[in-house]
Amino acid sequence: MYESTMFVILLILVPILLLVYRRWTTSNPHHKLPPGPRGLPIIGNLHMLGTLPHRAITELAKHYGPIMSLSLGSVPAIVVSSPQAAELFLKTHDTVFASRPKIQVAELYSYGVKGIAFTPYGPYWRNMRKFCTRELLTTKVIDSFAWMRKEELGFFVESIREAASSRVALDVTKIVGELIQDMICRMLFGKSRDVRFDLSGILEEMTETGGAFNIADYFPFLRALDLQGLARRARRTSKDFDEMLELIIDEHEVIGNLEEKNGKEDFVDMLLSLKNRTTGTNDQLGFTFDRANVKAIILDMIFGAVDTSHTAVIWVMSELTRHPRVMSRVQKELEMVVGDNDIVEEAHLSKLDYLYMVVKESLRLHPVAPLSVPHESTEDILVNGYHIPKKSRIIINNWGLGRDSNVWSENALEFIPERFSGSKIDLQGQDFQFIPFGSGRRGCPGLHLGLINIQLLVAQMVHCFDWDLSTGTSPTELEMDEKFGLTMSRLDHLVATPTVRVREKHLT
Ligand code: HEM
Repeated sequence: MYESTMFVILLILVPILLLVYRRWTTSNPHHKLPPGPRGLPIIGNLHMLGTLPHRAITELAKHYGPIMSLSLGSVPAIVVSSPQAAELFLKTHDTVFASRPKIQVAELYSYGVKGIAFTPYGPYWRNMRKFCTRELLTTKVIDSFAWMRKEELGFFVESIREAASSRVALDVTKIVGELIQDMICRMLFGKSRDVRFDLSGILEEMTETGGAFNIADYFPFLRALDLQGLARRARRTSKDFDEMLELIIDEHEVIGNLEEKNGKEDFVDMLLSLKNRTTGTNDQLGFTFDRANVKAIILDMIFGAVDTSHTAVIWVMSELTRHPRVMSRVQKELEMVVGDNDIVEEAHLSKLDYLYMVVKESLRLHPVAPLSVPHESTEDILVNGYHIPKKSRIIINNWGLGRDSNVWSENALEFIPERFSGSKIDLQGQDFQFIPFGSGRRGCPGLHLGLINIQLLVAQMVHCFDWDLSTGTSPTELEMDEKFGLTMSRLDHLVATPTVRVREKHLT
């Protein structure tokens, strides 16, 4: 009884206090918030976002400008939608905007934010990130797994060849997802598929609960109630994931003591060799690297790598299927660089200039993270004359940036890879009109691996095979509807029938 009375009082009080605060901040000339649409009591602008928030937000930004404020429940949010504004938030004032908001489900999955992706800005995050970028995700380490990716790709091509010989339509979304998961698991654990665990099921549940709209993240005072049961589901899935990791780590500890791995260490081996080593010699706050850190980093790597690379490959394949002219140019380039009868090697990738333009064009129109990963401001700050309050959620509108006709010209919505020909615009985070991997302190540390995954898989798939849509569907009729979530994937799976292009003996 007492609890429900308190709940009603809170429900009335919180919006009133928020309203008073907002009035005060907007009436004080030193506290002028960026413009934004008027919201409803309690929910603010949440009702305006719909099922495809990136599209709704981009429409609103056209009206309210490149720095727009929204109220998402009780959370103040700032949407950034122009290259100039993105530079202000991600470069000029990067330190103030480099934190992450509290996200209930992410906290549950990441061992209480012990990894990097959802950890607030500070010495702990800096140490962990430095450790990941210097010890795990370096070009040297990633390239040392090229032999493994080649092997997995060989199995993949072989299985497609079998389907091609009987003209069977393939669920491209499904088989590419399995391949990427196998590649990442081999890099992390030394094994592609382990029948003892349902890793696909675990990742699916993590993506679903992590990508769901969670009331608790917008009305933190409702957290404990777990109205949608998302926290309960996340706890269960987190337990399954933890049991799997515990077993894998135990096995690595035993095997690690028994035999030398001959330079074929996986990420768990590398992480275990660092366990109990105190890091942070340059920072005042060092910490002991323990088992929970190992598990939290593994989670970041799986979560950061699998769904992102998968989603990106499927968008590129969809665009190529829809644009036979572009597909044919990519295949011609592959014939010239790789030869008409060979497997694509990672060494070929730097010579495939047109393929790189295709990948960029696809990421421009279909950024894997259309609203990036939210940042949070750590102090009150004035940006471009606007007051940005401490603890605002910063939303970088990657989707809107990629489709802005002021930046990309009138044909911004068309798929034309040639727009990157002779252009200096790259995706490394220096060109703020195009930041599919983010930029600045929080920019993606897995960019090198992500790009290899996308380029290698697409190159191999279109070099060895032609891909036809089911009978009766012309390329231009392929649906390109989106599904919003942690990553923005196609709504429908891509289904296509492969036909062999290169001679069989070279495919095995
Ligand atoms: C197509 C591939 C990928 C894309 C498009 C992508 C994109 C992104 C984006 C947009 C962010 C957020 C940047 C920000 O907050 O400003 C991010 C962060 C991150 N990514 Fe990636 N990513 C990809 C692949 C990978 C891979 C392969 C890994 C690891 C093996 C990875 C690990 C991470 C981590 C750990 C973070 C969090 C960084 C932090 O908070 O400090 N990503 N990624």
